[in-house]
Amino acid sequence: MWRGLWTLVSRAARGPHSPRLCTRQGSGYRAPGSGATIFALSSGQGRCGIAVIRTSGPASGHALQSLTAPRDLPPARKACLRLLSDPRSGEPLDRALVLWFPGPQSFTGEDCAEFHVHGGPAVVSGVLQALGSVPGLRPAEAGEFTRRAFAHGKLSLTEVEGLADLIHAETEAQRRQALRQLDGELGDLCRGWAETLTKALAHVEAYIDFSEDDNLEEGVLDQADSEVRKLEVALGVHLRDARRGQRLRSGAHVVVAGPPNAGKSSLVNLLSRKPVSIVSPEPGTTRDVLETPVDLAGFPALLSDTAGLREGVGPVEQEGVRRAQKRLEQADLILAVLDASDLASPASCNFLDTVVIPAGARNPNGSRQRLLLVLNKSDLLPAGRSDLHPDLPSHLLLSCLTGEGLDGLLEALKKELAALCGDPSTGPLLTRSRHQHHLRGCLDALGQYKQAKDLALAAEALRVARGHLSHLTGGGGTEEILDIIFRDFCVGK
Ligand SMILES: Nc1nc2c(ncn2[C@@H]2O[C@H](COP(=O)(O)OP(=O)(O)OP(=O)(O)O)[C@@H](O)[C@H]2O)c(=O)[nH]1
Ligand SMILES: [K+]
Ligand SMILES: [Mg+2]
Repeated sequence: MWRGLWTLVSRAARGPHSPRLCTRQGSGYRAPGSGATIFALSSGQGRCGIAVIRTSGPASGHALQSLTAPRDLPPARKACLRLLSDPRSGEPLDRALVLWFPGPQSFTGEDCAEFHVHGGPAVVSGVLQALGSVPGLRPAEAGEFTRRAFAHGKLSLTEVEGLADLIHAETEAQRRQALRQLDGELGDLCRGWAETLTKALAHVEAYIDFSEDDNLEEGVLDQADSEVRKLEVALGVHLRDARRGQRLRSGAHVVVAGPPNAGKSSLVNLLSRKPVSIVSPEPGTTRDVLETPVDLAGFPALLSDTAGLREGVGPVEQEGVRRAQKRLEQADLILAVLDASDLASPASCNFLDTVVIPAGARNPNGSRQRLLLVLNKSDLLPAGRSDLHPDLPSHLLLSCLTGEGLDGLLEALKKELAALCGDPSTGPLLTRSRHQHHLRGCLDALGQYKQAKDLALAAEALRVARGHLSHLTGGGGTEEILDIIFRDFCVGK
């Protein structure tokens, strides 16, 4: 390899046009009000065994000493038992474990203190009031600890998002995905891609600067082209997957549909383990679309109960049917329910013909509508005759009444949802539309690189592409994005 090229690689990495890639050096962004020392209850509200109160900022050490006087500061990062008392009155508040984290080796990068107190409301409010009386301390805003961690380069933007998702994760799959993002996998991936672009840029710049020079190795530009082509493929794969990561974050849309009285509402109540919908023997009970968030076999889903599909009914039910059909069009997955003891009825046949069979056919872009066919009320079938329907599309037998077949249904749902949401244990997913936006921007810029007639324009396109990757991880992150992300956080985080 030509000797000067690696100097150029590093020059391109630092170059005047290159936005600094946010690694562990600090985001270059200063958290608002960052001079103050903040404090907050960081564990959950309410009565509990132990509550954790923490502070961050330059007066943390003074605050810790004020509450534990006359003792000195404990050794760094070692839990010590101390009597806490109110610095104004000297009144004892609690005997508690305290920890001292001098910056920069702390969560926020600043001096931090932690008080692990007994979780009674009076103890917690006593310690919070005592901290409030220490000069230079004020209560923290929502997300302020994390914001400071970001400002000091302790977390990248994608890691901050991972942390927000982890706090809000309600299902196992969401937790796994958030943890991976918090571990920095998405950020690492982007940084790897950015490095590839930096190298390609170095090749192009080398060509611009030294093409007259005999020393330049053959094929320098071809090398850049091939790097860009490989990157395009990788970005394309992730973008195609993008909807999955977002579904995992916000829940797949699962729509329960079928003819009247098939037991749709009974199934929704069974899956959500609460009485969401009214169940009655009267056909046409459900009219509006009823949505409920549920954890289906470890995946988050938004489950919709809909009106039974049939014709020739009054105007209110007709409106219900129209809404049901509209919801079906938006479904990520249809849970089609039929009454196993009533398969020959016109409503059942019509539903099979208009919803179930068409879903199995491929649409123009080659994909199918995902659908699980459930034959409910299997308890009404004659004993030992559960194989009555060889000519139906593949289906599962279920009884909402006895619960028989529920495990099989959950297993099938898990498979479908894993395909829809992606498996968070196989690789980092794009969890937000912001991620998608920057990857698309990067891909567009690579398209411009390929079309550029002039090498200076080609180099500029590579810089734009790299800028998008850098923005994704928070390099040059704008206030606006930060506000949106930190708004999701709770006080104390
Ligand atoms: N035997 C039996 N009855 C069931 C089962 N599931 C539901 N049912 C009964 O079937 C009737 C209709 O149930 P729903 O859940 O209201 O049916 P639906 O499909 O929501 O009905 P609409 O909202 O009117 O379209 C009720 O009387 C339920 O108790 C089952 O597995 N076995
Ligand atoms: K009903
Ligand atoms: Mg119903």
